Amino acid sequence: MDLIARVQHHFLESIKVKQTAADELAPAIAAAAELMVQTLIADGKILACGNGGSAADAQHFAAEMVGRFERERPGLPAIALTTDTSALTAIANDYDFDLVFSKQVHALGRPGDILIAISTSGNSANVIAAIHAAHERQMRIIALTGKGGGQIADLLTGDDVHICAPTPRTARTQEVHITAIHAMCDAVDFMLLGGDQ
Ligand SMILES: O=C(CO)[C@@H](O)[C@H](O)[C@H](O)[C@H](O)COP(=O)(O)O
Ligand SMILES: [Zn+2]
Repeated sequence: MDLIARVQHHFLESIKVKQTAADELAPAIAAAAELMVQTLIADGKILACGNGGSAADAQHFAAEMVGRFERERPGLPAIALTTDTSALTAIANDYDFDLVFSKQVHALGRPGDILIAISTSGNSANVIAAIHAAHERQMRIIALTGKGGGQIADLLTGDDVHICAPTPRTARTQEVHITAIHAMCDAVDFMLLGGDQ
């Protein structure tokens, strides 16, 4: 495959995976947005975490909630647990890297809040610990995973929402995740603000 064909292959593969995701994941994504609105109306907030590209997704999501997505509206309460380098380094240095998110969930999470847990493998120990902490805090989980959901799939309860990208490939999973995140932001605005925009 030459370089041009290689590039084109990425787009074509992404389109195929996203088509399957549109067919399979729309109900879970809509359910996640409904859960968010329910939480926000009850004065709850949304925490988000993940590693690497998924840390970027957690921050991207929080920015769209606190700032705005595509429409003007008051900011909505969401916090990415990946951004406070003092907390992250202190927890990793003094305790364990596996606890960088869970300690923040214990400190910031309240019953009825949501944790968005993002892991393409479904197996990152710090994301798994955050899910345990959130359940202990009586929070609901929206899990964004891939590869069948890994260990995270087995931790979720019937009150949680699982959005599992239908692909074994990390890059394609991340591409489904960011589309799901944008679709959730759009659905939240649609439910809060109404209209067809
Ligand atoms: O973006 C990528 C790969 O596309 C990487 O930075 C990736 O996010 C990192 O390897 C993560 O540590 C993977 O963790 P996870 O998604 O399996 O939980
Ligand atoms: Zn990536």
